[in-house]
Amino acid sequence: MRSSEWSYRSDSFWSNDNVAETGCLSIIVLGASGDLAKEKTFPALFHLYCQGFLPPSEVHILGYARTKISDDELRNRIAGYLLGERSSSPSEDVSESLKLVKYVSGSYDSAEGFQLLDKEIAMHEISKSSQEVSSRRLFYLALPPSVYPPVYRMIRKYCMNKSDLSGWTRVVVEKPFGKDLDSAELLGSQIGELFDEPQIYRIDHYLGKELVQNLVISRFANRFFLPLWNCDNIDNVRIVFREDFGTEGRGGYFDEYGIIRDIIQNHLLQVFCLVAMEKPVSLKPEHIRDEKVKVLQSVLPIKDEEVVLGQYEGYRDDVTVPDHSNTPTFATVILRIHNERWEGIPFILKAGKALKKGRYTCSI
Ligand SMILES: NC(=O)C1=CN([C@@H]2O[C@H](COP(=O)(O)OP(=O)(O)OC[C@H]3O[C@@H](n4cnc5c(N)ncnc54)[C@H](OP(=O)(O)O)[C@@H]3O)[C@@H](O)[C@H]2O)C=CC1
Ligand SMILES: O=C1O[C@H](COP(=O)(O)O)[C@@H](O)[C@H](O)[C@H]1O
Repeated sequence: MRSSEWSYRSDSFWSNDNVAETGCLSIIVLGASGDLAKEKTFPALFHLYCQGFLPPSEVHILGYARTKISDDELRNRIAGYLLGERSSSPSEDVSESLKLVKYVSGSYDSAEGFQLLDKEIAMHEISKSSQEVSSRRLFYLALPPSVYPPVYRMIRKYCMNKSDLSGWTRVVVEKPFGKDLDSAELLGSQIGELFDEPQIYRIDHYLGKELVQNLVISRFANRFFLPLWNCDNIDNVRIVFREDFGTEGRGGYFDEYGIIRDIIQNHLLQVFCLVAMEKPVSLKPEHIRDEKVKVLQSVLPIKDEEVVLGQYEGYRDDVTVPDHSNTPTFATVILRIHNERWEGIPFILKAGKALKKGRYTCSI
């Protein structure tokens, strides 16, 4: 492929073949009481609302979790975050968007909770039936992967879209997909038995970050970089994630997984792949995936002496963390790739919580 075909064209790079759909859209955030929902999912929905992608005549948003709170309590939590000191969201937009939000409390494995959820969704679908009728249901799992299996089953059994209406049911799952190969394969087969592949969306939100998206463009559309990107010109690559805050009540999820599964195995490894992979045949997702897989297959076994683990002081003071936890909150690991381009070059991946400075960098 000629390099001119790689030049950045927002239309061809980002566009998809989706035809605009209309009718009732229900977005259900499971784990709505949690950190991801508050800090990422609801703010993302708010920005979509502000850009006109979530018209109130068609859309409603339901939060679901075990915590017993009212609609207003959930709305206040979200508003508190959206109107916090780091935000410049206009308060009228926030209060208008929050009118779309309701909350249902229930457990992740009880028929009762999911029947109630289904009833609530159906009620909104009926109330919006003056619009073109359809039932589009998007379930977003802002939950630890340990609760995915019962949730898949409950959605499948009680909450699928109504087949007499046009539309669909889709499920969005967050990283990490399991704790190890066995649990990842098990999760994959469990969801695969209940939903078809086009219904399943797996997310790593680092792939949506500007820096990460620009990496592909810089590497393959920039003729200056193309001949330099190899072990003759690069001495080492450092991919670093630092957070200046700790688990802050997320110990329930974090302690079971640790920093390697929470950050390195997914976010940093994705960046690693984009830096190290060969040029894909095209920018189609499957072509990029194929090149990432080849790089991962060329990584040499990690040496013990090239790994450092640590836990920040005070981690165990978090009430959601077990008193004797040995879970790492910091890790550095050196990856080495056995191929012509990268022979001998260390890729240093480092991630830590509760460090002095918060920042995310990729230095080459
Ligand atoms: N936080 C973030 O910025 C990001 C998180 N993620 C991923 O999202 C998922 C959730 O993360 P996050 O929101 O931070 O985690 P939280 O610990 O905040 O968990 C989310 C919610 O899940 C429920 N929950 C927590 N632990 C358990 C448990 N052991 N069993 C059953 N329910 C539980 C709680 O709701 P309740 O008790 O009310 O039911 C909680 O509010 C993880 O897979 C994480 O990797 C991905 C990207 C970013
Ligand atoms: O996936 C996760 O990411 C966040 C950090 O995301 P960022 O976009 O704010 O950099 C991290 O705090 C969390 O532990 C992890 O699960």
